[in-house]
Amino acid sequence: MAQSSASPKDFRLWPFVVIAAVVGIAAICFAYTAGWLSPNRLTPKKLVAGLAPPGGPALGHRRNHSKGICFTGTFEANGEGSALSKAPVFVRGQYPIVGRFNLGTPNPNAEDAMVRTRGLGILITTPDGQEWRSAMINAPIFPVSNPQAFYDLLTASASKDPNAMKNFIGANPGFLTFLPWAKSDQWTESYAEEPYNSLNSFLFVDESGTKHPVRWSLIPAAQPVSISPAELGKRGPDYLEQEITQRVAAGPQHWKLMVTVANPGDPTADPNKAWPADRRTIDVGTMTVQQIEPERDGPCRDINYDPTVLPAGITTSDDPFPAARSAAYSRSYNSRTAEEADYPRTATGAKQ
Ligand code: HEM
Repeated sequence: MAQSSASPKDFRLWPFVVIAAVVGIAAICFAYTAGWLSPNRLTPKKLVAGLAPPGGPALGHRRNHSKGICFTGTFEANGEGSALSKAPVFVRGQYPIVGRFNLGTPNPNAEDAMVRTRGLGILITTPDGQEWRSAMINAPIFPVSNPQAFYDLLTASASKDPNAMKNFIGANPGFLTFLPWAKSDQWTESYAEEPYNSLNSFLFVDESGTKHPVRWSLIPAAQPVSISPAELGKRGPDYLEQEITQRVAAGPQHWKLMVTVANPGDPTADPNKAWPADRRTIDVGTMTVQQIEPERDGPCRDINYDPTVLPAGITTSDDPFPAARSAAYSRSYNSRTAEEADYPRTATGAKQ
């Protein structure tokens, strides 16, 4: 009769073999996540490092859109969004917002007139505790089509190679469609006069489970007054923060939240491609900015405006940016909140 060759001692070793295998697989997963197995892969670490200026990041501050100012206000839903999304934030009613006006620069001390891109972060909370976080910019399209191209743009802009930008544009011709806006000297004189665009595409999910690809924009009630960067520069390096503080103290400022629905075939995975202007656009409510607060001690300081924090009824789409942004924002958030000593709150925590 054939005998099993395994002795009882061998069976006692099995648990250790299994444990070693589990630990080994976990180590490989960690190494992969850290990018050690594929040095060319784009990681959050590389993306965030790519944003840093030559002298290194401004410790304690956001690694991009570092200059900013907090506000509180409301979103008043008119109920029209509920046809597209079951998110409670679209049910007619008023919901609190904690937001932040900002400039697209890694330098918290940048002069306003040096920064073309202005941004807005908002966190809207509904009574059931769900949150909708969004970080938008005033540009009509994003300069590039995917996160790797964004990293390549950062690398080319920082390069000493005189051909770096030319080579980048050769590989990313969509960048040229961004230039007319970037180079225009028709800026506005106020954060209150800017539109803020999601640029990334998301899916609204309605009560029946049907998904609607959308982008959204906040459209200002204030009439834009155009100003050249040279003229803006004469008003002082921090004019935008001073102006919005005075303007909101004199009266609340309003924006309409407009949701644009894609037609079949519209590019949802590429924020460098605008959708045709005739797409269905729905006014879903009004954002009101009621109070400006300084960032240092304000309520937006420790918020990560991660665009993947969404209520049930809104999900990410095939757009590759939100996932890449989420990972990069988390890295930036973890760094800056661990560096509080480099950007201390005022001793009393009093409003400045
Ligand atoms: C892969 C592409 C991108 C990367 C790596 C990136 C990186 C970052 C980082 C590191 C921050 C600071 C986060 C924090 O510490 O809280 C930030 C903030 C911000 N980003 Fe991006 N970003 C990307 C794409 C975008 C896009 C497509 C938009 C707009 C459509 C955008 C708009 C903003 C805004 C408005 C803020 C400031 C939010 C706040 O006030 O906290 N970013 N970004």
